[in-house]
Amino acid sequence: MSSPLQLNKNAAALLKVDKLAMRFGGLHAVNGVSLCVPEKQIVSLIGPNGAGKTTVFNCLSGFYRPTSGSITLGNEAIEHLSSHQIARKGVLRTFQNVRLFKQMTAFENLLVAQHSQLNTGFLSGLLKTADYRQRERQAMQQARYWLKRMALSDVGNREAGTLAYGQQRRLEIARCMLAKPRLLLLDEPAAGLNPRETEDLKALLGELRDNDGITVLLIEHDMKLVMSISDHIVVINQGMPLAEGTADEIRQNADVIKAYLGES
Ligand SMILES: Nc1ncnc2c1ncn2[C@@H]1O[C@H](COP(=O)(O)OP(=O)(O)OP(=O)(O)O)[C@@H](O)[C@H]1O
Repeated sequence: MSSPLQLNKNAAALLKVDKLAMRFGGLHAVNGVSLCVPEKQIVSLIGPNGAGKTTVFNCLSGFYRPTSGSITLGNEAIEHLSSHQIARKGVLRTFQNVRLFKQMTAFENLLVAQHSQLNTGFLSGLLKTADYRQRERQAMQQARYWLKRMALSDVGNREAGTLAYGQQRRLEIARCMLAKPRLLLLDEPAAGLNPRETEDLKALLGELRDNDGITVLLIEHDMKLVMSISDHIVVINQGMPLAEGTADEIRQNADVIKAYLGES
């Protein structure tokens, strides 16, 4: 299939990606991918190895400037913005390989995540003004709250690098949550998790959507997780759109089955 998929014009989209393309020299890593992420939903982006999923994320989060196409957050075009500017607009991401401050405790990682909110100026920090102390208290409260929500209270004082992999993944998501995301981009959050940890992750994602109203775009190879948690699934292959629909539609799609079988 070569033509880009049509956007669902009826959905109240938080994120709209239209005909996105990213070329590296002669390689079309992404070529005409369109997708739409409605508010408070979980949309999954799947595809065989090398399909272009992470490249799409790198474009969405400003790590790459797309060769062409548009990315709209709310009503605002963001495809030309830097990664810092996009993060400030509330698009937060995790990476395939966990990126934490491994020598710091879990709690300290969550304090560092609030650094920009704490940063009230050199002098107020030095003099520990009432305002600074109040912000510091709030930051500690928030860190404790998210440790609890992520079932990490017991390991809050342990160095992040010594935590079980599933705990590190949850800590990374907590760090994003502290920045009050409008959109969470999760790149293979179940990679390296055991079945029990994957079940916990599934429950957590459902909770973030249903109780916290968080909007998620998920890249994931664990099909059981994708099929059970996604409101909508977009499939790409060799940089191009292949299919989109509900889990049932994707499960039965002949093009998708062929693309995945071709991989094994
Ligand atoms: N910075 C880069 N320079 C050159 N080629 C790149 C670059 N980043 C990605 N590619 C190529 O683009 C294609 C898509 O890669 P990408 O990592 O986006 O795929 P993916 O779907 O995320 O794969 P996986 O599921 O294996 O993580 C691959 O052929 C990859 O080698």
